[in-house]
Order: sequence, then C-alpha cells, then structure tokens
Amino acid sequence: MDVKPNHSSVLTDPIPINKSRLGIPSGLFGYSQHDPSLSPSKRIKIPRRSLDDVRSNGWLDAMKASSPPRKKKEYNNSELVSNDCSTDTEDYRSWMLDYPSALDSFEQISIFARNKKVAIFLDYDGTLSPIVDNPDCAFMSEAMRATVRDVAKFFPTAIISGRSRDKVYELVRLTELYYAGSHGMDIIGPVSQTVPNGHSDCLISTNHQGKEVNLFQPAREFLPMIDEVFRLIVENTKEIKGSNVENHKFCVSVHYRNVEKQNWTTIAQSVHDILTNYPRLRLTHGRKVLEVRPVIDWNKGKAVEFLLESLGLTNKDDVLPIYIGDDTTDEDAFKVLRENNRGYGILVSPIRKQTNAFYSLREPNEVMKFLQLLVNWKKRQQG
Ligand SMILES: O=P(O)(O)OC[C@H]1O[C@H](O[C@H]2O[C@H](CO)[C@@H](O)[C@H](O)[C@H]2O)[C@H](O)[C@@H](O)[C@@H]1O
Repeated sequence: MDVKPNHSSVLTDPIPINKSRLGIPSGLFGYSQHDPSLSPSKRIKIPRRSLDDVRSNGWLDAMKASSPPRKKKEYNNSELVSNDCSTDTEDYRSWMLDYPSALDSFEQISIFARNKKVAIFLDYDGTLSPIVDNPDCAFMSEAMRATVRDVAKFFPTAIISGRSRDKVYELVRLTELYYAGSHGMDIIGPVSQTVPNGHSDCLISTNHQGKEVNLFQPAREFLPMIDEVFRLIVENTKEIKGSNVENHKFCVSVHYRNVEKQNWTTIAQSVHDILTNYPRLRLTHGRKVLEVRPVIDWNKGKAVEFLLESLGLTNKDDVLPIYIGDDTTDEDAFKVLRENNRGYGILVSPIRKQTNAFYSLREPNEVMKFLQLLVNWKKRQQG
C-alpha cells in the first residue's frame, strides 16, 4: 500500500538530547534489575555549576527552538496562540508543498481510507487544546469535546499525551476513548485475546466505569525514582521565578515558558546537575518544557503500535491509523506510521518544522474541522 503523497524526504528529530545518556543500553527490558546504587539518596551532592554543560550539549539551543513564536491575545485569563502567527508567510506556504493541509487534502485521504478501518490517535496539548501559559488551564473547548466524542463513535480513538493518564483524563473526560499517559508509558487499552507483542507486564484492570481494561506500564519500576527526582527538581528550581514542575507519574515536566529568558540557563543547569546522578533517566524537549523520563525503549510511537495490536488492527492493508500531534515527542508516532507506509501523521504547527508527518494543520481549530470532516464522511459512507 502506498499512503505517500508526493513528499520530499523527512528528517528525524532535530532536537538534540543529552548525549551523555545515550550510551546507556535502552532496551525496554534492560532496566528490569533494580540497582540501588543507581538510585541516589535525597542528599545528593549537586556538582559545581558549569554553564558550559547545558550549552555544549545543546540543551539551550533546543530550548530556544522549542516553541513557535506567538502573538498574544487575552481570552478567559489565558493566553491563546493567535492563528495569525506566521502561516501566511511565503516560507510557510513553500513548506506546505511538502506537508499539505489535511483539510485541503481531505478528499485524497478519504479515497485512501475507503474500505479501511480507520483508527485515530490524538495528542492533547497544542492539538486538542490551545497552548496556554498555565498547564492547569489547558482546557479543550466543549465543541472540541463533542467532536472527539463523535469521532469515537465511528473509529477506535486514543489520546496519547505527555501528561499523566489521570491528568489528561480529567481534562478530556470522555469514557469512550483509550488513554496513554506519560508519553505512552501508561496505557489503558482494550482487553485483547493475545498479549500485544508478547509484553509480559500487561495487567487486566478496571477503568473509571468499572469496565475491564488492559493496563500497560512498562516503566513501573521507575515510579520511586521519578518521584524522588520530581521533588529534587521542585526544591532546586523553586527560586527561579516562573518555573513550574509537574509530576506525570512516569516522567517529570519542567516548564520554562514563564521564566525570563536570561534564567533559562539556570533552570537547564539545575535539571542537568540533578540528572547527572540518575543515569537511568534522560531528557527530551517539548514546547518550552524539559521532559525527564526513564531510559527505556518506549515512546508515543511504541504506544501507537501497542494499541493497534490490542485493537487487532495490525493488518496494514485494511487499517489506516491517523495520528495528529504538535510536538517533538509526537515525531516518534509519525515515524512509526511513515515507516512501511502504515498511516498518516498530521503535524499541527503554524510554522515550518522538520517532521515525519505527511500532512499539516495550523492549530487546534483546524484539528476540530478535520475530525468533523472524518465523522461526516463516515456517516455518508454508512448511508
Ligand atoms: O503530549 P501532550 O499532550 O502534548 O503533552 C505535552 C506537554 O503538554 C503540556 O505542556 C504544554 O502545554 C502547556 C499548556 O498549554 C504549556 O503551558 C506548555 O508550555 C507546553 O509545553 C503539559 O503541561 C506537559 O506536562 C506535557 O508534557
């Protein structure tokens, strides 16, 4: 099957990560022997700060590149991304030749989807909700909620978020969906007859409604370590005005969106110094956020594969997965779909970006329109 529109080659994740941690074997099950010597006590000695650390390993450059420029406008005490950001520039238009609008390309997508089982995977922040200054206020609109509910009536639908599963569920509040929190490290999927890909640590559990579900948490043994690091980062960054640290169960988010630019080095250095003592944790970059997570071979792409298997949707000839996301961490999922021409990744971005996606949308409003087109198309198909 060929799902490729006529695109030029794509680049992999351009954002550098902490290379010092990459030497560590990252096989998913490579961590299973818990080594207490790798888990330092809370009284760790913070190494003397050297600004060169975060500069030379590329953290600062990645931080500067981590979010599109925004025009501010006030709305319900939140700062919304204005959709007149930069999408009308010649630069963006030429980028769209390679990553066409999924709205404009809907007919082509629907022709390809005909007679296929479509599965929908959605990122949350920046995809279903606008990017706002306060992560606790990243609400999705009622119109978006109704649209996602409709989507789930017609297609298996999952949210795959960097937030903890509970936090993203609190924001979405739709029982019809599957949820993967902590960048896919905490998945609630359907109970399947076979254990997806032989993963031994799948548990049968019950969801909020008492329904039987499959719970998969490949980084379970990292819980105490993540908790410890969360508290250390909170303690070490509390003097940095505007910093905000979130515990997402299997990963930690360190936000610098509201930190003055001249203090970005300080926040990066604090996190860097702490991680020096945790070789089994690594750092990735999101939109004005540093993400601390376990060194395991698991990400949003693996979560998509896991869910497709759980749903019995592995036959690439009659299944079309569509993943919509806005962030660097979504690239792993785009890549999985691009490999073997398996499905379509759609990048939500008002600026040109290197991406493994096939299509683009500018902002969450366009995501909603695209989802509505899908629902209407399916309704027409069913007559
Ligand atoms: O995978 P996602 O669902 O997209 O989650 C990624 C991160 O999203 C949140 O942070 C981002 O959105 C915030 C609210 O708009 C914004 O203030 C922040 O700058 C963005 O990085 C969430 O708070 C993080 O924990 C997630 O990892």
